[in-house]
Amino acid sequence: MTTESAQELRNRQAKFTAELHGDDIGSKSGLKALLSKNKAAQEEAVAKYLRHWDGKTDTDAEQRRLEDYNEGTHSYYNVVTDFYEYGWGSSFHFSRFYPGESFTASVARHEHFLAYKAGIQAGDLVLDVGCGVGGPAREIARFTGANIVGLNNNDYQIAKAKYYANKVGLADQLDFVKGDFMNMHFEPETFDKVYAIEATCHAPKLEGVYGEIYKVLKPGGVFAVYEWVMTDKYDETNPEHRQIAYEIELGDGIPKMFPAEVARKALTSVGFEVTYDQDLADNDDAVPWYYPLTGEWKYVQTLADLATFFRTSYIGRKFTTTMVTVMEKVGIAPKGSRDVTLALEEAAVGLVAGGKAKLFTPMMLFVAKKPEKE
Ligand SMILES: CC(C)=CCC[C@@H](C)[C@H]1CC[C@H]2C3=C(CC[C@]12C)[C@@]1(C)CC[C@H](O)C[C@@H]1CC3
Ligand SMILES: C[S@@+](CC[C@H](N)C(=O)[O-])C[C@H]1O[C@@H](n2cnc3c(N)ncnc32)[C@H](O)[C@@H]1O
Repeated sequence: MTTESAQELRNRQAKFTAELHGDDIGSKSGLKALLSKNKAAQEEAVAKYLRHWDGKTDTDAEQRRLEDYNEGTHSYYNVVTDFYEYGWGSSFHFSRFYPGESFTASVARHEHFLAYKAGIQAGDLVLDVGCGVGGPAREIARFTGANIVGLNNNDYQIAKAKYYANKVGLADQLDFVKGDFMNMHFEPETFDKVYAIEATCHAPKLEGVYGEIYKVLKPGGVFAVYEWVMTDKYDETNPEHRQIAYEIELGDGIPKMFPAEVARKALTSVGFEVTYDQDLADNDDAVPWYYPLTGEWKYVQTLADLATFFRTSYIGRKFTTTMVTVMEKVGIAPKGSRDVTLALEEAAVGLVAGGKAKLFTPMMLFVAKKPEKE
C-alpha cells in the first residue's frame, strides 16, 4: 500500500473543498451555506468524519482516531463550520461572562485577555494556530495593531477567513494559510508571539504541536494558549467520566482529550518556561462559561443575546435538528446533515456535564516563554 505524501493530502483536501463548498465561499454562511453544498460531497464528508466514532473507547479505537487526526478534523470542520457560524458567530470558542455583559463583548474580552497575556504589541508578527474563520485574529489585529498569520488545515475556513478580512478592510494586517500545526512550514524563529484558542486539543500529541510552535517562535518569544483539557478531578477509569470525555471528543472532533498535567509537561518538555498557568473556569463566576448550552434563561444577560441563546439552548437545538431532518428528507439539505446536528448535540451535552462537574475546562490558560539565546 502506498502512503499519501503531505503535498498529495493537501491537494486532495483542496480539491474536495472546491467540490463540497463550490467557489462562492464567504458570501453565504450558516444554514444558507449548508443548503448550497454539493450533496454527494457532503454525504462523503459526514461519513468520513463519523467513521471512527463507533462508541468505542478502547486503545485500538483511540489509536485509529489519533492516527487519522488530520483527515478527521478536516472532515469535522467541513461539516460543522456552517452550524457554528449559524449558532455561535465567527469566533469558535467559549468565554467567561460578567453579569450584564453581552455574548459578543464577552467573546471579545476573552480574546483581548489572551493578547494581553501574550504581550502582543503593534508591529509584532504573530501566529494564530488553528485560526478558524478568523474571528479572533480580526479582533486581536484591531486591538493590538499586530500583523497576524492564521494557520489552519481546513481550506473552507481559510477561504472564509480571507473573505471576512477583505470585507472589513484588514487584509493588510492579516494572512491565512493552509497547514498542519503538527508539521509547520514556516522558517524557524519567524514569529514574535504565537497564540492558540481552543485548537491545539485537536492534536494527536501535544508535544508535537507545542514543539512546532517552539521552533517557529523567536528566542524570547511568548506563546499563550486557551487549552481544552480534563481537570485533575477527571478519572479516566471512571465510566461516567470517560463517557463525558467521549461525548466531548465525538461532538467536537477531538481524537483524544488529555489531562491538564499532560499539557503542562508537554510545554516544558519541548523547552518552554511556563510563566502563567490558570484554569479560568475554576472560579465562582455568577454566569458559567457553558451557560449558552444549558437552556437556562435566567443566565441571559442582554436582550440582544436572545436570538443566540435560542439557537444554542436545548430547545433551539432540537428545533434546528427537526428543521434539518425535514429538509434532508425532502432533499433540500444534503444527506448526513441530521447526523451532524446529532453529533453537535452530544458535544453540547458532554460540555455542559463536564463543565458543571468541573471535570473539563475549555480555558486552561498557559503562557509560556521561549528562552533567550545564551
Ligand atoms: C471544537 C472546539 C475545540 C471548540 C469549539 C467550541 C464551541 C464554539 C462549539 C462547541 C460545541 C458547539 C455547538 C454549537 C456552536 C459551537 C459550539 C458551542 C451549536 C450551538 C451550533 C448550532 C447547532 O444547532 C447546535 C450546536 C451545539 C454545539
Ligand atoms: C474550535 S476551532 C477554533 C478556531 C479559532 N481559534 C477560534 O477561536 O475561532 C479549532 C480550529 O483548529 C483548526 N485545526 C484543527 N486541527 C488542525 C491542524 N492539524 N492543523 C491546523 N489547524 C487545525 C481547525 O480547522 C479549526 O479552525
